Amino acid sequence: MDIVFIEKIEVATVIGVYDWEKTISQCLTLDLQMAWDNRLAAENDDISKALDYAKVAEAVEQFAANSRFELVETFAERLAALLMQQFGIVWIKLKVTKPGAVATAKGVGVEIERGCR
Ligand SMILES: Nc1nc2c(c(=O)[nH]1)N=C([C@H](O)[C@@H](O)CO)CN2
Repeated sequence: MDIVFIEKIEVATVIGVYDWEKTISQCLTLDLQMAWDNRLAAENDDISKALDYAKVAEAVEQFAANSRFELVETFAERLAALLMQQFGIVWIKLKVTKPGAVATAKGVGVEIERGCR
């Protein structure tokens, strides 16, 4: 299977376990790898056969804007499930980074892999 990827997309969302985090919007950085057979799209030079990364990015931004979770784990799990269902993705690897959450680290977060390649 081939991969369609989106690197370091920055989204705003309400996320965090502490009370002060529930009243503000914070930035998350996401890296996505999605399995897709690119041959049909390439053969016909046809976007309708491709996994349109612009449409995926739009869905990611919309999901983040409308979600409110405590854990990055929950954010990752729900987003992965949504994208797999909405776009017919059979395998996804998703890294969610919360920059600045730990003062001494550049970023912290989770990486999950769901489905089969
Ligand atoms: N495994 C996790 N640990 C922590 C999370 C999380 O989402 N997953 N969240 C926090 C706080 O919200 C923190 O990011 C605030 O700075 C702490 N640990």
